[in-house]
Order: sequence, then structure tokens, then C-alpha cells
Amino acid sequence: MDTIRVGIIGATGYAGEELVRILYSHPAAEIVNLSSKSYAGQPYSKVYPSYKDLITDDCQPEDLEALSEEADVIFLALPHGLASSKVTEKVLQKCKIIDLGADFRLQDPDLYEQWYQVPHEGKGLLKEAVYGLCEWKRDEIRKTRLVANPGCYTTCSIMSLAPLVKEHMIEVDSVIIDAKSGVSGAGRGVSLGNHFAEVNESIKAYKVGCHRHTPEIEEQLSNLAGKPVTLTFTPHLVPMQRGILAVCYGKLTAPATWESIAEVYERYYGKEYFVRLMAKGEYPETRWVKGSNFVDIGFAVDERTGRIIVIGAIDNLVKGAAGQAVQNMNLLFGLAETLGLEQAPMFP
Ligand SMILES: NC(=O)C1=CN([C@@H]2O[C@H](COP(=O)(O)OP(=O)(O)OC[C@H]3O[C@@H](n4cnc5c(N)ncnc54)[C@H](OP(=O)(O)O)[C@@H]3O)[C@@H](O)[C@H]2O)C=CC1
Ligand SMILES: CC(=O)N[C@@H](CCC(=O)OP(=O)(O)O)C(=O)O
Repeated sequence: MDTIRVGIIGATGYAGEELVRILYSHPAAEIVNLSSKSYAGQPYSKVYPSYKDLITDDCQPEDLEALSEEADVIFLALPHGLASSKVTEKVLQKCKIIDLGADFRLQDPDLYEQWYQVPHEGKGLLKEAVYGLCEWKRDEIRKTRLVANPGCYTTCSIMSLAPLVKEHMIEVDSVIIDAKSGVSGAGRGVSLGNHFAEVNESIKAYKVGCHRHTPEIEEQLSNLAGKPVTLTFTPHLVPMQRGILAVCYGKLTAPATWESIAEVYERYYGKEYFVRLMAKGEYPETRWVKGSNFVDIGFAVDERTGRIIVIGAIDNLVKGAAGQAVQNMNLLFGLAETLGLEQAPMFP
């Protein structure tokens, strides 16, 4: 097996660091570049002392074009609005790109500009960008040069709802997603709303009715449904380091039992290594997926109201970011999808 040469831009952020953690042990990958704006010239192990004696390289100033000559794949783990101007045809001719940010996720650039309030500088590349939700898009991912790695809330929500939407088993205007995230979902940058005293022993909803993952979930579910899906998405910040729990409600289009729904989930996910379906009466918890690339999914049918409640749990930094990005890399290079990603969850 040839070694895949990997560059990480934005290596000092939480998603970048999680890429480093996973790729460090990946049997077919070698990290050849760790780029940073603020820490260029400093040892990576000084930014993250957990890598003392493991990674001796310094952070490099960012130079995507030069790096594309050296690397087979480059991960971008930057705030939204930057990747769309950095990824060019010239870069893509030399290497593959996996963008962990949002710039290439929405197919419609107007929708992007409306929700993100920044201009999209790479409109010409949107057509070939593939939304990297591996379990649903693997054939397209294998053929592309540019992967738009999904967001953390979106991964958890879409994975939880997709079989029902695809099979037209829930009303497309009835979906409500009530999701909770650990604080690492907000990144390493310090902000008033995210420091310890502000989040500890409290829980808050935020960006109510206006979170930018709403159009991303709607667009992907609409593609699966073959008609527009509109939904309500409410994110919450909870005092834990990692994890997303998405509790998704929908009105069933026809009466169903737990067993009949379970049969559908089994059909779509029964052979998926990273999807773990719960038994009747069992529901996912973030602590059971922490540090792993698993998506745990459980559900209940409320026969009284005709509603279904589907609950999904992921680690936001793994299946919600770096783990899924490495899963995408494995697909791009024809490797086993699970390579380097078989870590058991960590507990507590
Ligand atoms: N955290 C999460 O759970 C998830 C994050 N994502 C996405 O991944 C991306 C990175 O997120 P995350 O790691 O959390 O964010 P962080 O704030 O932790 O890290 C951001 C990184 O981007 C770099 N950076 C910031 N501004 C600039 C700039 N102007 N030019 C170049 N580099 C810059 C920083 O570099 P430095 O400080 O070294 O200068 C740092 O390495 C985002 O798009 C985010 O939405 C997606 C799913 C989940
Ligand atoms: C807790 C928290 O703040 N989470 C982030 C989502 C992280 C993520 O997935 O962001 P992107 O889709 O932009 O990549 C937020 O709500 O903005």
C-alpha cells in the first residue's frame, strides 16, 4: 500500500488537532505538513503538548499551492469563508481536497451567501464538490477531487432521519430537530459565551430559528426525498467537552410499529460498520460514542400522536468532523473505509 501524503491547514484548531490524532495512527497516511497562521515556526507539540516526543515538526505558514505539489490530499480545517477563495483548479489538478468547513456543502451559492453572510469565491467548483456523508454518497466521493465534509449537527441529524425521509415515511414539513452539542463544537477560539463559567452547570439554546445548519440538513434531506423538506432545527450548548445528541421528531405518513421501522433502518444501515442501531427501548448517549467514529441511532414510535422520535449520537470532532474526513480520505484513495478509524469509544 502506498503511503498517502497528507497536509492539514488549520492544524491548530480542534478539528485540525483531531485530524492529527487520527492520522498519526493511520497505517496508510503520513502527515507531511501542519499549517497554522498564528503558530507558524513553533513546534506543534508546543501548541498541543499531548504530542510531546510524538510529533517533532514545526507548524508551517500556509501555502496551499506549494503544498499541493507535495501532498496527495489536503484537509482544510478553517473557519467558513476561507476555503472558497483558497481552493482553485490549479490546486485540484495536483491533489485532492477535503474541506471540513461549510464553503462547499450547499449546492446553491446564493443560499450560502444568505446564511453565511460572506461572498462565495469558488462558485465554479460547487458543481463538482461532493457532500461527504460517506454512508450515503460513497460512490460519488470515490470519483471526486473535492469533498465537502458535512457539519457535526448535520451529520447526526441526517444520519438519524435519512432512511425515513428516503422511504417517504414522515411528512416532509413535520420535522423538528432538537440538538445538543459539547463546547468543543464551537472551536478553540475564546469567546465570552463559551468559557467555563458561562457554560458550566447550564444549558442554553442558541441561534434559534436561524442556525446555518438548517439549510444544509434541508438540502440533503430534500435530495433524498425528491421534494422540498422544511424543518425546525434548534441547537443547544451543553457543559460537556464533546458529543452531539440530536432528538428528531416527525409525523409518520402511515401507522407503523417499532418493528416495521426497525426493518427499514436495518436495510439501510445493517451492514454499516460505523452505524450502531439500538434495540427496542434503548437510546443513544454521547458518552458511548466519545472518541469514536460511530453514529448510534435509536427510536420510539408514539402511536398515540402518530409521531416518531429518532435519537442520534456522535462525537462532533470524530464522525462530526475529523473522523468522517478520514473516512472520506479512505474512500478517495480506494482504502478500506474503516482504516485508521476503528478506535473503540473512550469512557468516561
Ligand atoms: N469543532 C467542531 O466540532 C467542528 C468543526 N467543524 C468545522 O471545522 C472548521 C474548523 O473548526 P474548529 O477546528 O472547531 O475551529 P478552531 O477555531 O478550533 O480552529 C480554527 C483553525 O483555523 C485557523 N484560522 C483561523 N482564522 C484563520 C485565517 N484567517 N487564516 C488562516 N487560518 C485561520 C486557526 O489557525 P491558527 O489559530 O493557528 O492561526 C485554527 O487552526 C470550521 O469550518 C468548523 O465549522 C466542522 C464540524 C465540527
Ligand atoms: C457548539 C457550536 O458552536 N457548534 C457550532 C457548529 C460546529 C460545526 O459543525 O460547524 P460548521 O458546520 O460551520 O462546520 C455552531 O453551532 O456553529
